[in-house]
Amino acid sequence: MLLALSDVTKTYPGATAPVLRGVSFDLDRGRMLALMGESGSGKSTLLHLIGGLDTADRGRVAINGTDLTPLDDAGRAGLRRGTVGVIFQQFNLVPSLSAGANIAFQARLSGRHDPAVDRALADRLGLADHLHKYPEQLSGGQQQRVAIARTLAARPDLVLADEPTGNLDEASAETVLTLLMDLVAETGAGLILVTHSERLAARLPRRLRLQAGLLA
Ligand SMILES: Nc1ncnc2c1ncn2[C@@H]1O[C@H](COP(=O)(O)OP(=O)(O)OP(=O)(O)O)[C@@H](O)[C@H]1O
Repeated sequence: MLLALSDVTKTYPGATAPVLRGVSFDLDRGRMLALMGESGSGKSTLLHLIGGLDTADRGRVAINGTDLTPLDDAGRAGLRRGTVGVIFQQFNLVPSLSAGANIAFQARLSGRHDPAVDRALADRLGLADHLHKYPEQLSGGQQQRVAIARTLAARPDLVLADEPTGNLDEASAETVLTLLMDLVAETGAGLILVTHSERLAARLPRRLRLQAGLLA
């Protein structure tokens, strides 16, 4: 099993009520799901726990059979580097690096850099003519395609995408989601896509909805 969550509970320090009250679900390799829920329902919190950026108070978050919960920061970072890739709504590109260097960045960090993989991704994402440009010289859709290439170039087992098309117009959002889903499917990774859009969520084979700290 690529990802297994059981009874995951999270209360932020100082908060009166838990954000997550016992969330359980599994995701196999090569499977995709949309994670939905109202603003503040805990979607980003859940992605942070899965990505090892924060820890659950109770329950189990296992990636490829390894429970993240008892690991220290360094242990979680090590596991994340090799297995989980995150794509954010704000793209989070490094402004001082060209598009090409941004694409190579994470793969280099995880010791998996392969220029042939970068080139193939740049071609598929329509970025081949833009690799010398800096993020500020790219459109929003192009920046998000660089962010997708950067994540996939590191060949993660699991891709977490937090509103990856939230900053794009409707047509660009459709195009970018199609490319993301096609490329993830080709690598055989799993995908969790957080979205507020019913229309985009309907394109994924499975949908989960967070409500009052539980999956509805
Ligand atoms: N670091 C934090 N410290 C304290 N409270 C937090 C923290 N991060 C999130 N929260 C609170 O936890 C709740 C869930 O936030 P979260 O960002 O997970 O929701 P979300 O479903 O992703 O929302 P949105 O759709 O608006 O992005 C909110 O009430 C938020 O204020």
